[in-house]
Amino acid sequence: MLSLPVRPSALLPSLPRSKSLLHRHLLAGTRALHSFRPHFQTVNPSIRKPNPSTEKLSPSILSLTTVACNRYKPSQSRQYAHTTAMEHLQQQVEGLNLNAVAGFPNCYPDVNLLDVYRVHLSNVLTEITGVDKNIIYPALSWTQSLDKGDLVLAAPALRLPKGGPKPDQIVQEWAAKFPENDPLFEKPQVNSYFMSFFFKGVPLVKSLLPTILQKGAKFGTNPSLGLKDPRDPSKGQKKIIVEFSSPNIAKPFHAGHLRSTIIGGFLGNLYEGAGWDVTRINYLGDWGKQYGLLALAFEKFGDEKALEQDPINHLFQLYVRINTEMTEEKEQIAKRKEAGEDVTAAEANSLDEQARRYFRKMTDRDEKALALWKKFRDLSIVRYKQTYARLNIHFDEYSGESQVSEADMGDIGKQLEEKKISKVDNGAQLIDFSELVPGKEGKRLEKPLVRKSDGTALYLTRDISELLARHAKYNFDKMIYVVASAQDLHLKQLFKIIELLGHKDIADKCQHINFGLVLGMSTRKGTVKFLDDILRDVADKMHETMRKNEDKYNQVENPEAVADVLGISSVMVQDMTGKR
Ligand SMILES: NC(=[NH2+])NCCC[C@H](N)C(=O)O
Repeated sequence: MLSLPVRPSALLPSLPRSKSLLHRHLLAGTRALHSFRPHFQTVNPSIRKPNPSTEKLSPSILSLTTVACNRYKPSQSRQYAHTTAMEHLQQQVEGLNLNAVAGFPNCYPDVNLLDVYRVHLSNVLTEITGVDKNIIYPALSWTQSLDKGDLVLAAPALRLPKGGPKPDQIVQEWAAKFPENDPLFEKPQVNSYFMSFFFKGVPLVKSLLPTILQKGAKFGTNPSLGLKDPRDPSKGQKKIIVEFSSPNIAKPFHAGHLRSTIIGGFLGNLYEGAGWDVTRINYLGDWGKQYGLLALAFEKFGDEKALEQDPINHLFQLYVRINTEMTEEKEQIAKRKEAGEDVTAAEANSLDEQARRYFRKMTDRDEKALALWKKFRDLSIVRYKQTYARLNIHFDEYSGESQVSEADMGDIGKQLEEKKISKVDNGAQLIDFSELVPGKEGKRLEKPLVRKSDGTALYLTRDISELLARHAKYNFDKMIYVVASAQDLHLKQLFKIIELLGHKDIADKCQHINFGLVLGMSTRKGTVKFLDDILRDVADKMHETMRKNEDKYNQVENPEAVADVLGISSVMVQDMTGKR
């Protein structure tokens, strides 16, 4: 994976504006560092296990933070302009052993202070052990938990000559030889053949804080990781598309969309921090017969004003209402049919049939039909944008199923036929993977339709076209789809079809980042939750919790706003704490 820290700012919805805010953020940041090991190895034993109930940090960290904040003035920050992380450390700490800094693989001392720590330690250990530092450096690993130290070395990883002392014995000898007054490390602790190293707190904090202050939001980023050719920056950055969130207009924004939003937002930041050129795409569900049905509903019982004011909820209400009517109508027709009545006229005029006709007008680019649909889409996007902004998330492109060109899909349909990837079955075009891909995999990929017998394209057809169009437009080096695991099969089919069409190179650049759904977010009976409702609920819950401590509560200037920010942050943090 990428060796770069996650920006604590990714978690904090706003950047510090005042000194005291900055102060608080640094404290929060220090605490947040604990969750981002191994990238940030935090140090002072007193802050190893933060205690959220007392919210106390060690006095030394507090005073250092205060000193740093007091010193922080824009004019002074310029003085750091070209200081690298390594130079900060050199300024603060005497006696570092930083020979051969550049020689190690995956070592970025300019931006990652902790890589300087590893270099120093490798050099010290080379002198003690006589082992080549190029063997030691990669053998120094992060620990599973902070009680095991900040870095750990397993003696057998050093490929010691056979016949010498046993590894558990030799680490004892090495530990004894470790300098008493090393500037960065405490004396190592030994357990079997492991040596655990603990950072000394003060030098780290002393050089970390100026680095953070100098870099601001850029702290923790490593632009060189995203270069096409690290030796030749003029070749430019690697390009990545992250497609995420992708809700469906007029349908609920459910937990799956929320997780996709959080994970996708995070991945976008991560790649940006690693120097990639990131394009964030929201691929809306905004096409299909159901949007014909929605338009009918609006014509029947829609309300312009309500639509302008709250498009997402209004469209959803219309959608629910028309669906109920449609279901009732279907039942009635079925009953009449059973009773032997002629229902031909009723069927031809049913809501279902009207919706199909309306959608047909849309695919035929009928202006009036498209204008209404476009209004729904545009108003919904305005609202989505407001809500995403609260989560500190933005998109570079609002694409969607509707944006896929019918002509392109027709083209691809032909190619599939010519290349004998698809076949016609009862007038429909389908892909029988069991005939194309050998073994179990072929069976597992099933037999998806790419064209219905009435000539309409499907979700999968649109995805095939969209993927190729995105490649033509962006020529990406990588594309990530952040979609719930319920769509594992769909994305496997998609990537396989792209490969069968002769684009294995493109298929190999695509990755499905899937996730399971976490339940447990309360849904009030009978009401569906939109993202806004979820965020309001968590803010209410936070407010309730804050109120429990009256003393503290009275000190908070704007409790509603604080509860809102805390609520949003908690939703994000809770999603990020577990492994995906
Ligand atoms: N390219 C894709 N198919 N992305 C996922 C879209 C998710 C879809 N709108 C849904 O809510 O289920």
